Amino acid sequence: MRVKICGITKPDQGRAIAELGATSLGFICVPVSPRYVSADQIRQVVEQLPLNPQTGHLVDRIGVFANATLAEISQVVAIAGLNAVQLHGAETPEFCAQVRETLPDTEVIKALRIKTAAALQEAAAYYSHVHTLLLDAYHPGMLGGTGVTLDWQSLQQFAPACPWFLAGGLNPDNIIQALAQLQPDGIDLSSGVERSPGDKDLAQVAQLFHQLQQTQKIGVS
Ligand SMILES: O=C(O)c1ccccc1N[C@@H]1O[C@H](COP(=O)(O)O)[C@@H](O)[C@H]1O
Repeated sequence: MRVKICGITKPDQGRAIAELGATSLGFICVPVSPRYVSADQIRQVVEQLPLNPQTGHLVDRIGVFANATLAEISQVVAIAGLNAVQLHGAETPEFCAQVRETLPDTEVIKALRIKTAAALQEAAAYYSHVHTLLLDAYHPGMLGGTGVTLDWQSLQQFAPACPWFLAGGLNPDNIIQALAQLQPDGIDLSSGVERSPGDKDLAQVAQLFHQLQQTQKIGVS
């Protein structure tokens, strides 16, 4: 299972979180967010990342955008050294397809903010235009990083035709409960493992991986 820790702003924390076992680091490229980082700041984090000793590769570097233009996204991907983009605004399937065509080496992840169970119907329109979906909780005043959880039970029938991440209010204390109900391809945590926006709590990240190991031991995958 992929484990994405989002809202990285500091090179030493990015490196430590990769070493703890994260498969993906997320960088908020949304200027109104308190976790916003510029392309140059992301580059500085990426330059400090270790290669995975098993694969010889870096962890995934995911830029989170909301309603950015194709030109803005392309520029940040190139400067920052990203290999994935997460589109967290009102991007249409057609826009996602354009991003995929323009950036063929970049994973395109569409985030859907789920207000009601009916909002899940939206997902199907994206299947053939993105590599991956991500489900986040809806908040009327914030785009993301809200700490609000989804109603996991209502997602039990969600079986998209592409891989998906579960996001929204996940933390070391509730991750086992979430994974007992759902089998996403990845999980995504931000505010649940931080001291303040953009300042990650390495002890909580370590606790998350400890919990995930317990989950494997008790057979909840
Ligand atoms: O974190 C932000 O500030 C943010 C801003 C704009 C769009 C998305 C943002 N974060 C995303 O929110 C989810 C989950 O956050 P949390 O675990 O509930 O705090 C995650 O996908 C982030 O990429």
